[in-house]
Amino acid sequence: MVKAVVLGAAGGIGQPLSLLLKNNPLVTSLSLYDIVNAPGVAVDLSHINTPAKVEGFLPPNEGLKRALEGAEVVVIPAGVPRKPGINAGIVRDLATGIATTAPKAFVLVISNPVNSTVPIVVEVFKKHGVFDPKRIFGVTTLDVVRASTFAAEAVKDASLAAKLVVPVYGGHSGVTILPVFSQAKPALPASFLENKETLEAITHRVRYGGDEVVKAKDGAGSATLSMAYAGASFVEKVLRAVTGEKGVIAPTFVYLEADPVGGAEIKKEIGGDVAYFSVNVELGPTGVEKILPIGKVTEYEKSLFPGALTELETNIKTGASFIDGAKL
Ligand SMILES: NC(=O)c1ccc[n+]([C@@H]2O[C@H](COP(=O)([O-])OP(=O)(O)OC[C@H]3O[C@@H](n4cnc5c(N)ncnc54)[C@H](O)[C@@H]3O)[C@@H](O)[C@H]2O)c1
Ligand SMILES: O=C(O)C[C@H](O)C(=O)O
Repeated sequence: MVKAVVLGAAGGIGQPLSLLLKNNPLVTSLSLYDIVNAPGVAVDLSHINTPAKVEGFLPPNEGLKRALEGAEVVVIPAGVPRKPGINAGIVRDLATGIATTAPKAFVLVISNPVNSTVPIVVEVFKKHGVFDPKRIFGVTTLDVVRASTFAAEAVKDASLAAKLVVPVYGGHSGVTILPVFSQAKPALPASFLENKETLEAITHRVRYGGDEVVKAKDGAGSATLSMAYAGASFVEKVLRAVTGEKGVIAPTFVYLEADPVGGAEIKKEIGGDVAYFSVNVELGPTGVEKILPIGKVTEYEKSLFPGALTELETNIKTGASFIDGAKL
């Protein structure tokens, strides 16, 4: 029995993500909120014969508040692709709504730039005195999906596509994205892992996968369907944890100051003092139960970490300072 809410549900990501959530048997109630078209999307989805009861809300008549009442999982794909300034304000306002109406919900942030929008949500929650670092997540699943897909392609093994998992650490933009092919499961062949040229090319492709889609769509938006797939697979893990399953592991961009769950260990491993990092976490009914260590990486992979840390620090500061002193 879980109420899930999608904020920005009528958008390019919001619609297919809502469809996938309507199809998820763990969701019993699905609220869709957007500044446009949410009731239409909700009525359309409500004709699908799965258990979730779907409702759509627009801003008038306290629509955001009504959408969020009783929410346990809130996903935010609201915003405008590649407009960080606009998204900052949108995410701040939606986070304010969650902090006041559903402060205990798991909050999953898709809106870009994730490296800055997650700190915005955290600062809003802090201002409202309801911050729990274990329940706020940046959605970086698409990077793992891309790294796994591209690696299966590169080793020309189609049978690997559905089962290969390549961990990706760091953040969700450019050089902050750190794919670690040496930790792939099942392991990739040595001929792939020892070829620096191939590794550099594929690392670049994962880091700039978003550009590949934007270019192919010729100005008509960024990744939506692959993002909805990635987002729904992360939500599925959260739902399993919320409904009591133990030992669910997921990659996500989280607050590291949340010790004793393992943030300090990550800082030691990465050799930097960033407040957030994308890592694998173990989820439980109350949120992050444990941040898992990164573990062994190759010299090449290690050489990418310092650049990521510098950029991440700036991105995080930009997000947090957007809220500093702001009246909410
Ligand atoms: N985390 C990731 O891996 C990832 C991947 C792809 C895209 N994104 C980001 O996701 C966001 C959405 O992308 P999209 O392609 O779906 O964009 P889109 O423009 O198609 O849809 C965004 C939706 O948000 C709605 N919206 C705008 N302001 C709102 C508000 N104040 N409250 C509620 N809804 C509001 C719009 O009406 C629209 O329906 C962008 O910021 C994009 O960069 C993130
Ligand atoms: O690149 C974008 O603008 C969208 C997203 O972050 C992506 O990785 O595809």
